Amino acid sequence: MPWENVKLNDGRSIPSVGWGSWKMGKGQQAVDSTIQALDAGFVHIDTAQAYLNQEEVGEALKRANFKRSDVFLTTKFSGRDGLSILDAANDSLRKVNLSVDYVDLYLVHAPSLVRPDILGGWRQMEALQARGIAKSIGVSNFEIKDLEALKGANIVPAVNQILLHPYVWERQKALVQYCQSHGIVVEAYSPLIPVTQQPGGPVDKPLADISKRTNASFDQILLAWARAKGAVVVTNSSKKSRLEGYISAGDLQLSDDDVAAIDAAARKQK
Ligand SMILES: NC(=O)C1=CN([C@@H]2O[C@H](COP(=O)(O)OP(=O)(O)OC[C@H]3O[C@@H](n4cnc5c(N)ncnc54)[C@H](O)[C@@H]3O)[C@@H](O)[C@H]2O)C=CC1
Ligand SMILES: O=CCc1c[nH]c2ccccc12
Repeated sequence: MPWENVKLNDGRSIPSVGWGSWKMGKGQQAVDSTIQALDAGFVHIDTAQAYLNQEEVGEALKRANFKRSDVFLTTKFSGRDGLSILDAANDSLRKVNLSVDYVDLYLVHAPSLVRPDILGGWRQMEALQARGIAKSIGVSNFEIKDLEALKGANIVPAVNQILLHPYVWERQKALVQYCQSHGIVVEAYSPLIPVTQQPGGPVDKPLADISKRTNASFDQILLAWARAKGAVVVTNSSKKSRLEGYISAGDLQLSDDDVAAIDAAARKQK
């Protein structure tokens, strides 16, 4: 089963695997990395004001000669340069400079950027959607209390992009369940932390067992784990072979027992 599209609460849909431009640097290197991700099969690109490479992402999309409607582009309001949400979104559009002037998804990068008036900030996001600048709008790093602050809004966020991997499942699962029960798609960022920043931990054992049985790499199993939790995943690499591995992880489906074994092992992490 390849990576499918997931329906959003506004009727649009989002590809369930995305490539993010965080830490991809600037200049030619960032353009080349983005083109490489597109060549590997990613059609969902995640960037942000804070990543300082929105121009490069736009340049790559132009060079790769993609039809605008065939790529799903997310960017985020990260509170840089003292710009309002509306000005920041327009600045992002100018930077990515695509032939059709919209982003597919615009996110508030973190609740701290719109506190204390979270609802007021969200109303600016609603205005962006009404103007067609963003087809869909959502949030990132919002906790349940932040989402509750949006109760009076006209539009429910389409997405909440959050940290999600096995070692944070216990602390994030109530948030994931809240989002899913309110029609908010969860996007998992940094899904590979168990191999990148916490290798040698207790989930390595079930990952090794599943890898032996399926021939999948640890990376692929972690992406499949996040998908099994109902999340869209956003990952990254500058290595083409890894990117191709992430795309082919769309064919890996974990059993309930596999997911339970990973969750049980993750609970042993100190
Ligand atoms: N909304 C937010 O606050 C955040 C959003 N993001 C988004 O998510 C995207 C992905 O985030 P990451 O933390 O980079 O995700 P990730 O957990 O997928 O890590 C990707 C990194 O892991 C490395 N890697 C993959 N397999 C490895 C292995 N077997 N051994 C060692 N290293 C390996 C890759 O080369 C790459 O550098 C970002 O580019 C950004 O778009 C990321 C962090 C925060
Ligand atoms: O998205 C990755 C981490 C990050 C970098 N800059 C900001 C600003 C606001 C929230 C998160 C981040």
